[in-house]
Amino acid sequence: MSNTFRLYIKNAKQVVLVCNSGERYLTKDGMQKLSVIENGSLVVGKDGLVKAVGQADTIASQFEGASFENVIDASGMCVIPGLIDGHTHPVWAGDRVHEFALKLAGATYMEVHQAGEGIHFTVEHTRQASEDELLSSLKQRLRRMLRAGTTLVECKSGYGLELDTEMKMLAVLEKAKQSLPIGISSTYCGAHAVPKGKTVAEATEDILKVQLPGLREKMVQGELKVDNIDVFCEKGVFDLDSTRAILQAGKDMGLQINFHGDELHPMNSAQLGAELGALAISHLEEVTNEGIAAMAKSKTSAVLLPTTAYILRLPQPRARDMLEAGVIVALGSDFNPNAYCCSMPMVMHLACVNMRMSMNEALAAATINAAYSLGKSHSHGSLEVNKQGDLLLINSSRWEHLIYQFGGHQELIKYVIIKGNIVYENDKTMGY
Ligand SMILES: N=CN[C@@H](CCC(=O)O)C(=O)O
Ligand SMILES: [Zn+2]
Repeated sequence: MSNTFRLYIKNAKQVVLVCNSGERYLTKDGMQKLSVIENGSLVVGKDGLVKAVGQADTIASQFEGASFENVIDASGMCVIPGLIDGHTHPVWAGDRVHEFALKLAGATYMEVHQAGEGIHFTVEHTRQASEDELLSSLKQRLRRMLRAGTTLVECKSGYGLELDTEMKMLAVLEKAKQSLPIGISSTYCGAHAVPKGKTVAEATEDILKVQLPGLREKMVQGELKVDNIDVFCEKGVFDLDSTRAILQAGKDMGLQINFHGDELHPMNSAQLGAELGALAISHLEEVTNEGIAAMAKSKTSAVLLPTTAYILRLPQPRARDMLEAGVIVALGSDFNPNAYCCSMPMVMHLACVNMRMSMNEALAAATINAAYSLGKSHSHGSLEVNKQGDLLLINSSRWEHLIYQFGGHQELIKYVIIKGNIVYENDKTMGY
């Protein structure tokens, strides 16, 4: 075996593994007691995988005589797994700052949507935008996420609502995968809204008969690699029956079910997701007790989005009830033109303050459980041997500062590392 490794991080004040026994997700007490090594070190191999993590002196003797392409002295700093953002809509043209003003003045999300604005506004601009324009703004947004510590992100289509634009958005995501180090889980979300001029039945038919077959073709040819299928299951958008038909068709194509449910009205989306074997349901502000029980039983994760409730002044998702029932709770930024937030540290802070999660629960939700929601917790979401070497160095003596210092991530995150490569180094030199 070669004695050369890609990265040696030594003498960190804390190394937060999150979990250390190959858990695929954490629930209940498991989210409260995270695995943390005080005075730890970690080694990543040339294949980008974690080779060892443990007490600093143990690792030092284990790797005596080995050579490393890069060594970081992490004295006084903390190491945590790269953050995983379980829900974003980052491919679009046409921001909605004007609409933010309307909502601040009292307009609701659905009033704006039903007036033909909201998602429809973004759809018009996204249809007109070229692939290059979309790729350029997407890359800026992904770089911003990366600087905020996100190393794997779920990214949706859904501002086309017809075959060509949906495929254009997914193609743009494919190009971003080739040119940026951040990990991307792609989601087809052609059922994000009912396009103007169509009924729900017509839109569903178009998805089932035109868009999904078109997508399948591109996947078979290797042009697109799509992981998940999504529907906005909501009163006035896609009802339960149309949602079921679309999700089932996606599942039949091999896509993981990961959809928007029970956001503004109780729709029994949670029960539907549990019945269909969904991997994840997002939002859930209006989930019922029956829905929570069904998700706990089916191991369908709840991707909670604190920015949505905050910006739209909605009731908070019932995180505590879900946690107590044993639901696998994950977090996402919901980055989109309505909720312009790229920062998982801020999302974790909001989850703690507004949804009453503890800091340990929030970190588990933004790492191992978010990885589970994307079907990637075998390779991502904790610092364990043979998992991908995705991690952050936090310039503080306890990792919790990343949540505590609201907005402080811009200074606290010293390095972002993916597969053992430094992909961002924070240079705080100001020259005065
Ligand atoms: N609720 C539906 N979809 C997005 C909002 C998308 C938009 O308004 O452009 C969400 O998750 O918050
Ligand atoms: Zn969304």
